[in-house]
Amino acid sequence: MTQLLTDATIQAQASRLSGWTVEGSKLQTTRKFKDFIAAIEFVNKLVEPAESSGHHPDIEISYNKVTISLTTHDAGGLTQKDFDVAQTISRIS
Ligand SMILES: C[C@H](O)[C@H](O)[C@H]1CNC2=NC(N)=NC(=O)C2=N1
Repeated sequence: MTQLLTDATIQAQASRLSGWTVEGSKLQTTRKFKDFIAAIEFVNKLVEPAESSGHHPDIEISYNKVTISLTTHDAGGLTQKDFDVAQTISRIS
């Protein structure tokens, strides 16, 4: 199982990730698009990296806004996997 990160490591890694915040045991970001279709197109682009990394974001869609939460369910909190997937998602437009 992937190891939980310490609070200090979480803060250090979060400070290097633009647009993401730590909310309890989750890493979270919200992206806004021009409409629902654009939001869905973005969500579709998350499928391949999630599957290939074996790590899956929680996704909430509200019309043109997509909120992505990352946590490692198996470990019960934030691990390096969450930050790695967040970096990958940050590069997707
Ligand atoms: C067996 C499988 O790899 C695991 O259950 C994976 C699947 N995707 C996952 N995704 C997330 N976000 N957290 C997990 O703990 C997790 N576990």
